Amino acid sequence: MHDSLFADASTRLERAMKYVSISEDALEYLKYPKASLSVSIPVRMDNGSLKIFPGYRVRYDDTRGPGKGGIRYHPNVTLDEVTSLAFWMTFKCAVLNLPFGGAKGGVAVNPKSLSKLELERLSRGYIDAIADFIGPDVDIPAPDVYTNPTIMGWMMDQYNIIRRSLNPAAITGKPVTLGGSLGRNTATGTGAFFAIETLMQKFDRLPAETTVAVQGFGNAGSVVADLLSKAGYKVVAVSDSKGGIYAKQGLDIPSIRQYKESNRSIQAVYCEGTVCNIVEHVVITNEELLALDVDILIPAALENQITQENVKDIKAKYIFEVANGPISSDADLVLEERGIYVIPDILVNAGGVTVSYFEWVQNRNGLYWSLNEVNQRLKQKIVEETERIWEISQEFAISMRTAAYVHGLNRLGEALSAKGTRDYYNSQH
Ligand SMILES: NC(=O)C1=CN([C@@H]2O[C@H](COP(=O)(O)OP(=O)(O)OC[C@H]3O[C@@H](n4cnc5c(N)ncnc54)[C@H](OP(=O)(O)O)[C@@H]3O)[C@@H](O)[C@H]2O)C=CC1
Ligand SMILES: O=C(O)CCC(=O)C(=O)O
Repeated sequence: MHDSLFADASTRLERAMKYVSISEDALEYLKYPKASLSVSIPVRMDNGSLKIFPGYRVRYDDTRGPGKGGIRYHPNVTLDEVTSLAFWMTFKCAVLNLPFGGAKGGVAVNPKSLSKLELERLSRGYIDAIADFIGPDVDIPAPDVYTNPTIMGWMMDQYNIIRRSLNPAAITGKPVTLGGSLGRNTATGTGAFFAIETLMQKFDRLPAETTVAVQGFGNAGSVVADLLSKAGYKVVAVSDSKGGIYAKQGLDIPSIRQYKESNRSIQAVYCEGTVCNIVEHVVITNEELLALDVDILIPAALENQITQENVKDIKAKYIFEVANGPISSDADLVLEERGIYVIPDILVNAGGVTVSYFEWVQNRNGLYWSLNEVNQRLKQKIVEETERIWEISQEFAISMRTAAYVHGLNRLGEALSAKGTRDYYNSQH
């Protein structure tokens, strides 16, 4: 693994290069982020003191359209991490053929330590600091780890106050009442479910005979766990930041979601109405969850969970990356050698940005879609691109990750070439 997450992420590009014929110039452009903004956000705390939080927004590439990507609130956020996340967004949007480039933002903060009012002041302060860097035709933020529709609502409101106009398409993942799309809040897990279903059919795997472990039980992880268990898969383990639970017979995911909602922690429960009883289970650590002997492992939390350190312990047959960057590039090679299928983040978790695109389209048209229409369109896109990446991986005998980068690189290369020769910084694009 490289010292820098971005250097590690970039190696995936290098592995895909030999399977594409795009210009040297295009490749050179794609090695660097187009623009990076670092800000200091002053926040008046409830006790009257002033705290300054470091924040970032990186626009990696906008050749195919405005930058697009979420905003993360986490104590470990750095410019290097945000750059990597913006790089992945660039390829994700190309893989899904969305008319967007890649961007990402973040604030180094532990949001769990803030009151609701402090959180609102921080969110508005972040938009004050980056307002000139974003916009519905330039760069469009959305939720990521520890941000949510409420925070997106505050951010959009702050953007509107600054611009003195209503700009619903400036931020996606908003509350539905403020112009958010139906289905955005469940889109990441739902898209992952469609990708899993598409590939499990190819591997002739029946849900009832397929065990699953999910690391991370937030917006992405809890939804995919729920959909898999409803489809008959046996979800035997889940975890959050405090650790995990395992039950050989399978867990009742809707009950665990209900419990997590009211208690902010996971517990192996079975609920009838509001009464929840603890069922037989084993308490495990996140490390133990990753090493479980399951068919499908779903990392749905943070980066670098599977590295050279623990890759030898992995026993799953298929890993679906719902988190961004959960596997380091050297661990990737070991998994490939061991015949473990890794289905990459830039495909598996693309449901979120796909429905963000639908939200942006609806905001611009002023015509809103039913949940059914959103999910139908999402399914069509995820299935189509999963099939295409599968074909590329078969054609060149390469991993699904390299195939996804080949697919994205071809689209990005085509767009960069179509724009013609340019060696200047165009601040409008
Ligand atoms: N939200 C979205 O639309 C998208 C998200 N993603 C990616 O999915 C991943 C999860 O994001 P999302 O679900 O939105 O985030 P959330 O904030 O909704 O949930 C994060 C979950 O991860 C858990 N977690 C945090 N740290 C750890 C840790 N060290 N070990 C195990 N679990 C941990 C949290 O635990 P706790 O509840 O205890 O805090 C929580 O359950 C990220 O990689 C994100 O970039 C990708 C595409 C879109
Ligand atoms: O919905 C979006 O625009 C971006 C979601 C995101 O941050 C991601 O896909 O990692």
